[in-house]
Amino acid sequence: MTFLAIDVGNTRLKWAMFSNVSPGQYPIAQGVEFLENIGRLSEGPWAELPAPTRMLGCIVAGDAIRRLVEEQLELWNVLPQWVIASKYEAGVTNGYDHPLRLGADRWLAMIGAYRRMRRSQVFKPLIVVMVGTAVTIDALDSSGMFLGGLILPGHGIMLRALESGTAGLHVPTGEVVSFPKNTSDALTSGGTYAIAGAVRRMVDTLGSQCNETPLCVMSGGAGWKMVQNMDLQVELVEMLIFDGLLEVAFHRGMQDGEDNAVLFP
Ligand SMILES: Nc1ncnc2c1ncn2[C@@H]1O[C@H](COP(=O)(O)OP(=O)(O)OP(=O)(O)O)[C@@H](O)[C@H]1O
Ligand SMILES: CC(C)(CO)[C@@H](O)C(=O)NCCC(=O)O
Ligand SMILES: [K+]
Repeated sequence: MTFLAIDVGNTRLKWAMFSNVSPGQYPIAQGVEFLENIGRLSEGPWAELPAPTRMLGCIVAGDAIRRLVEEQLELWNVLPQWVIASKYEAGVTNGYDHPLRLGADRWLAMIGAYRRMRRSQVFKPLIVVMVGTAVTIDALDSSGMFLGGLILPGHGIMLRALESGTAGLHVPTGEVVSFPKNTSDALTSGGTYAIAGAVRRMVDTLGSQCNETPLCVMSGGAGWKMVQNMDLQVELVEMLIFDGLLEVAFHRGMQDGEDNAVLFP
């Protein structure tokens, strides 16, 4: 079989083709497009690909974008299936007040991170940080119960908000330093440490709640930048949402050709 995983974020679409749905494997092909360029996928990067037998996606970008992606998927005879957060899936239990309202990207990142930890025989509380257009910091206990999480503006949104809300701030990207002595460095460092501080706070809170130091994993487009500026141990994971999509596909039995289109609310 071939399995196509798609992650449609607020800024970019990421896709990866796999030769089966076994968790932990590397893709045979992958790519990224800004949402403006989605309309070119079927004639561009997807034109050369082997046809996927199954597809599973994660989308937070809204219905109009979803329809655009589904139009591009008409290139193949494959059923578009999108994961939505539910009460329970693949070992993770959703503690949100309204489980269906949790962002699918957060849900899949948690499933990917939790199962990854369990597969390496580790049983610890877990903080999952996604650094994209928005930043999310989600907490799970060692049994896979999602206890709750934070949503923050991403670095780009923070800087744009400051630029549009003040008269005197129009500055290029600076460096992250402890004592910024120019506006650019002050803004870049402020945004980075706002995120880093929120992560530390959540790690401490979960640690006291569970009486055990949590594991902290980070992913998302700007994760590699954030990870260099953390004052605690953080594991950078390349594609947590794809890990989550593989896990869900595996647990739904999507490798066995039959149609498991049912979503479990
Ligand atoms: N030094 C930095 N540290 C943290 N974040 C940064 C930094 N510089 C830029 N960013 C921001 O991080 C975000 C990452 O965007 P990117 O599109 O790579 O992530 P993404 O995971 O694809 O997002 P999404 O999934 O929401 O589309 C952007 O908002 C970008 O402005
Ligand atoms: C928080 C974002 C924007 C992060 O991408 C996304 O997960 C989302 O739109 N979530 C829905 C709201 C929620 O998770 O509570
Ligand atoms: K994202």
